[in-house]
Amino acid sequence: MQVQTHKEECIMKLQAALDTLTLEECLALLDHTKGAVDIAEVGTPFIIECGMEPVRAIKAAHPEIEVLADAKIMDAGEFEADKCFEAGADIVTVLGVSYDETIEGVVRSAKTHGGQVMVDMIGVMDLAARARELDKMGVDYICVHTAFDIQGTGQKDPLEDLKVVNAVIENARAAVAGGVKLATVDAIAAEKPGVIVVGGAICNADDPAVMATAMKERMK
Ligand SMILES: O=C([C@H](O)CO)[C@H](O)[C@H](O)COP(=O)(O)O
Repeated sequence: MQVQTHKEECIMKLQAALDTLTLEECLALLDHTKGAVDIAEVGTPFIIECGMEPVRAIKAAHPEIEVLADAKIMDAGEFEADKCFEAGADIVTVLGVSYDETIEGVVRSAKTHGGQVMVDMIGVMDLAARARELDKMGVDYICVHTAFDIQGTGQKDPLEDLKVVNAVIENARAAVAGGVKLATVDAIAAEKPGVIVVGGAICNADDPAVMATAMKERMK
């Protein structure tokens, strides 16, 4: 039986990054985008404002959708990841710039709770070298991420970063985040990442459900 390598796997998931909406707006958006959004990200700004309550509420309202807690863990990896998984998160993020011990702790927590780990490569200088290291540590996704604060400055290109990481990983699947728009999603999807993260393009759209559905169509 021919086993698909991660690069051949064609299943791509749409992750809606919920950063600035209220919980009520998030729940309404997820009701209206049924079938399009595979992963609901409780974004870092949301967690800073509301803690794990959005994780609990979204998981309770939509058990069929994976919930990602974008905790961007930088230290106390096992302890902080435990809090996210105990609240119902299916996936937790840890920063690729953190110590290996922190990432190993998040991986231990994920194994304990039956969850998954997404490493956020925001700020990582040598993407290829760090991705090779992380790929051996049992993480599930390695996410290239153009930081919100540098989007539009031309300093980073999500597509180019995705190609760099996809070229060196064999175990984890690539993910991509940071300013993904309908105009750029086709080229990104052609690289077959496991997850495409879209925040503002969906949440700030005139009709988020229409945008999410359009994005998902481009990933099939
Ligand atoms: O993780 C994010 C950022 O660091 C703010 O917390 C965003 O969720 C991520 O960048 C996706 O949002 P968009 O860039 O608006 O698509």
